[in-house]
Amino acid sequence: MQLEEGRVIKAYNSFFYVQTNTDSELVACKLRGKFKKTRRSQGVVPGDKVLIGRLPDGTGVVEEQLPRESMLRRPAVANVTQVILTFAAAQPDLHPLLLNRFLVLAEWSGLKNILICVNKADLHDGDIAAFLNLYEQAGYRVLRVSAKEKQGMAELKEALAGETTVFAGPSGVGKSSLLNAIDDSLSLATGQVSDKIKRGKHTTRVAELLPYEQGFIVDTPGFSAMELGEIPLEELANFFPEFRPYLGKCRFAPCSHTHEPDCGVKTALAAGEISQERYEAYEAIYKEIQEAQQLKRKKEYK
Ligand SMILES: Nc1nc2c(ncn2[C@@H]2O[C@H](COP(=O)(O)OP(=O)(O)OP(=O)(O)O)[C@@H](O)[C@H]2O)c(=O)[nH]1
Ligand SMILES: [Zn+2]
Repeated sequence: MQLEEGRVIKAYNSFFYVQTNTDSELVACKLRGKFKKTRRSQGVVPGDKVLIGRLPDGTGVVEEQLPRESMLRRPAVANVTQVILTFAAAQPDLHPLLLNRFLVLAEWSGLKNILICVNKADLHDGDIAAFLNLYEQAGYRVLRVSAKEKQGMAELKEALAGETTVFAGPSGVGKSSLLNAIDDSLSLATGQVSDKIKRGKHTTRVAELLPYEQGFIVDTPGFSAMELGEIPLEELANFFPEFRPYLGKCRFAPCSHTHEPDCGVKTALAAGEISQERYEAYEAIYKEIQEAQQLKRKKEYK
């Protein structure tokens, strides 16, 4: 049987809906038994690239799962290439530590592109410019947009093309409004999903990929701040990209870059090559992870 490559767009009632290059319609597929979800494997999830075979009735069978480039776990979605960390210039105010936590989670997830998008530019701007410059200096691309006034939308749309994107960020910053402003057809799908989530605790959250400009937008937030405690402490500094050039320059190895003498990161901080704000965020997140892990160990000991 000739196999065709496709992308799993959504999973529903034990069917996997696959988009192929040749069909305009999604192909409803069943799985071969070897792909079923077990304690050890996530099974096949939305975003997976697969090879399918066709049955005479027009449905399909997933025969092969292709290697994953990335994996977000809650909810499970494979091969996300980009996260747009969405915050508001005001209402709610930009919360620097929260932004840094999201940046660390995104770096840890191994996503190729990490962008910061500051929405509600119509409400505020002047005094956050200096703050955002710090993040641009750290290597992040920052988009300033307003869903309400449709400012900055061309740049945002251009960033989405060809990528598989999740929009992550705190509640109320305007993620749904931005999707509406990008394309009316996206608004419907997001609305449906948030209804589903609100309906009750028994509905599990499943992701769906919404096709957009040769790429996809994932309709769920991607990751939650709850996962921070799972990050290995000794890897944290790697998730601050502007620290990386200095990580081999500490006298002690391993070095936590908090209290050790002759630390490359602290030397760069003193020289102004690393910003005070970002270093303080590192210290705060370091402590947070340490405490979360101590708490977990205590629970396991009991
Ligand atoms: N002034 C202004 N208000 C906006 C803008 N974008 C969204 N809002 C408002 O901000 C509020 C929250 O917007 P949502 O799109 O629901 O935010 P969300 O991030 O999807 O929120 P959750 O569903 O809680 O995650 C709404 O009252 C919007 O009208 C904007 O660019 N400017
Ligand atoms: Zn160090």
